[in-house]
Amino acid sequence: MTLSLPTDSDLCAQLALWLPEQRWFSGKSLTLSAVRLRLREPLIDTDGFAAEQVVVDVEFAGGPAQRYQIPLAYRVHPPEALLPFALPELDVDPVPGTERPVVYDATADQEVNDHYLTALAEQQTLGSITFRTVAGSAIDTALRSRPIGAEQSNTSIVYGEQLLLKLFRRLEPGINPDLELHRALADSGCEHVAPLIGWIESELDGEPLTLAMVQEFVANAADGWSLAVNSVRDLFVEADLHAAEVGTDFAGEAQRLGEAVAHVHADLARQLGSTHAAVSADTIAGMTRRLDAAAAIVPEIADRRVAAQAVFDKAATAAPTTVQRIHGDLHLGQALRAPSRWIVIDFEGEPVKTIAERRLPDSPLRDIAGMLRSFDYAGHHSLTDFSTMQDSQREFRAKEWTTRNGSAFCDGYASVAGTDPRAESDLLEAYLLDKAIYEAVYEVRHRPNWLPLPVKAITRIIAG
Ligand SMILES: Nc1ncnc2c1ncn2[C@@H]1O[C@H](COP(=O)(O)OP(=O)(O)O)[C@@H](O)[C@H]1O
Ligand SMILES: O=P(O)(O)O[C@H]1O[C@H](CO)[C@@H](O[C@H]2O[C@H](CO)[C@@H](O)[C@H](O)[C@H]2O)[C@H](O)[C@H]1O
Repeated sequence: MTLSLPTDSDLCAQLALWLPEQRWFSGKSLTLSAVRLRLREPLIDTDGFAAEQVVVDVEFAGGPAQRYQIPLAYRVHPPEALLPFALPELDVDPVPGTERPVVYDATADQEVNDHYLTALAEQQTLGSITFRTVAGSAIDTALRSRPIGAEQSNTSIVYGEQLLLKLFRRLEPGINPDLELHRALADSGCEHVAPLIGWIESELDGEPLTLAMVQEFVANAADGWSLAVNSVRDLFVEADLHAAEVGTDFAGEAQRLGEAVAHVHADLARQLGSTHAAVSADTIAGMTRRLDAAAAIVPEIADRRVAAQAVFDKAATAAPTTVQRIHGDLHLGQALRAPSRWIVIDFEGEPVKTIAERRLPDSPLRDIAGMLRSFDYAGHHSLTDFSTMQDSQREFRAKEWTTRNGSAFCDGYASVAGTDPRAESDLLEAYLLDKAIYEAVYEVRHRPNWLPLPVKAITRIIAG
């Protein structure tokens, strides 16, 4: 049976209707004005079944365009389980003698996902798309695929609980930092990341385009956020015990996590270089820009703008510090506790920054501040009313838990790095404040009832 695949313009019209409904589409609050095809590469073309690797630029009224990867598959009678992934149909007649198939998100189709594995194992080149594996890694094409259930900014597929393929949805020109840093860490033999197996890349406008990354799947792992939250919950249940006395005390894990992060930083510095210099004017200017932008969105920040700027100005005169490639968006959800060690994942950096910005060297203190903020979140998020903190006993215990685990994390970091991040207190405070300001904007946009959490931190930091 010959399939009549949609024309480029029909496909763009279908995508314009479908994209705003997707979890990973970050243009939901903008008015979409056009979808333009940038890449449409056949992946599979058999009797009655086809798949394509598609990249589009999405344009918006009065805003910059965004680029997305959308693997698409085509079947005339797809199994019912695939129908929720279908694009809206257009009322177009098929070419005589052909059948018009249903178009759907190919990442939901096991046959397409199996095909990725074969293409990787054979290091295929399909038009402008190349499938690559790290020297020495063998791929078992018999592994069965399943999509990972989590709500994510990208789409991940697990193969036989052994491999994880992460398809990047939002694309930008240039190598994706997640791949770049995993490659550097693989070269250094770092034990605290999931080993890199391969990647899928293309080229557009003369620039590389990272489409996907394949890593070992860390089986039987728990993520740091869930472990930390369990520990806090148990502390709240045991009204008479201190954090150190509860069975799920997290401090040992926090210390080991600090050690793991220090190893990752040391390996990144060894592989990609580091410098020791005065705090750069660009760093402080970046913090100020973020503060000004946040003040326009969050009134609680506008009220504290002058005091916040003073924290950044103080950091500008801090002693020389180390600058190198870092994780860039570190929090407890980016750490997996594998049976034998902590594994740090998702080196893409902060989603609000461009890839060029995320690839700039920065202070390791940014990552440390990210994790310390996460301990603050874990300690306080379950208090029922953030704004009044009615339960002063719980508030006291949340603070105790946060301080205990933040200290343990820094102790662990210092034991490996040889320098204690707390010694650079002015700069660390500035990174903590910068992160809390970022979080306030994030919460306003995504979880408004969590806003008091970063706002309380901002208030605390500026009070000194
Ligand atoms: N190598 C891995 N092994 C096991 N699970 C993983 C691995 N990498 C990621 N995950 C799981 O997938 C989730 C999303 O991964 P992440 O890299 O943060 O994707 P995204 O950028 O889409 O948020 C993580 O929270 C974790 O549960
Ligand atoms: O999804 P990403 O990993 O890119 O991160 C974004 O979402 C995070 C929330 O899921 C957000 O993190 C904030 O909330 C966490 C608890 O849910 C907390 O552990 C973090 O410390 C806090 O920053 C993150 O900021 C945002 O970029």
